[in-house]
Amino acid sequence: MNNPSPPRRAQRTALSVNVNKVALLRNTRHLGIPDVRHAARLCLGAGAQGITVHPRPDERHIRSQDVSELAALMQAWPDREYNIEGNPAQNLMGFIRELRPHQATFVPDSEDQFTSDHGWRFPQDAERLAPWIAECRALGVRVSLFMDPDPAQMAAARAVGADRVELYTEPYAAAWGSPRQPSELLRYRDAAQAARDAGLGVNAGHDLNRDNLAAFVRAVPGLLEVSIGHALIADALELGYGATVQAYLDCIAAGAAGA
Ligand SMILES: CC(=O)[C@@H](O)[C@H](O)COP(=O)(O)O
Ligand SMILES: NCC(=O)COP(=O)(O)O
Repeated sequence: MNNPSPPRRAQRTALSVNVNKVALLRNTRHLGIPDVRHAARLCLGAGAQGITVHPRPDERHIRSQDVSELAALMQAWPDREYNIEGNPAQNLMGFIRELRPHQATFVPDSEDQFTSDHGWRFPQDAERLAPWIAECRALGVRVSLFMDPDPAQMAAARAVGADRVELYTEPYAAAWGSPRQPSELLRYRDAAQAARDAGLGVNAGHDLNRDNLAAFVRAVPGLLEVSIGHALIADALELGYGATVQAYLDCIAAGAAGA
């Protein structure tokens, strides 16, 4: 009898910790604390698979120097990923050209946007995105497009050259625990399926937290990465980075086990 190969473990969703909010607190004094690099080191040491930053043009939190210093730090963690988010029409491409992170996440925010609140729209955004995506890929940088969970948009995201999409999860987070939660989850599951069918990898982020994360991972199989900042850093103020990162990894594992 042939010896069947062992079942392949489903790929675990990577946790990329967004350290924007560490920088936000640091920037309220001239003392350099809390230290963004130290925070990143603690998160990586606790098992996070990546670090994310979203350097906004006004430098309200992550500054140019942070982006470079974190890129240098990531060299010491070759099995982890660095993800830089932003709008390629603003400051993002300069960072990508200089630092060549593992992933660039394109987000269609305005210069003074309070926080990200929508994804790219096709066909209207295709023409201007295409050359930036091509440039990133020529530099060896994976491109993920921040997208609303609309299945009808996914083939166009692939056609413009993206490797992945990041599903904007604030609407799910807002519906969590309400009667709308099941229908919202279906929307994300369908969008993720459409993305995978189009040949895209699927990431997700925005307002994910310890309450809503496991249900999301369970409902959206094949999720490659979640980037989490605001809630995770708030939790770390109470629990410390190590226990917090472990708690989020446990949520991902619980969601994957129930998928
Ligand atoms: C694209 C995205 O969802 C995140 O980058 C999020 O917007 C974090 O940005 P802020 O920390 O500036 O709110
Ligand atoms: N891409 C989303 C991200 O990096 C973090 O978003 P949030 O958890 O701060 O809302």
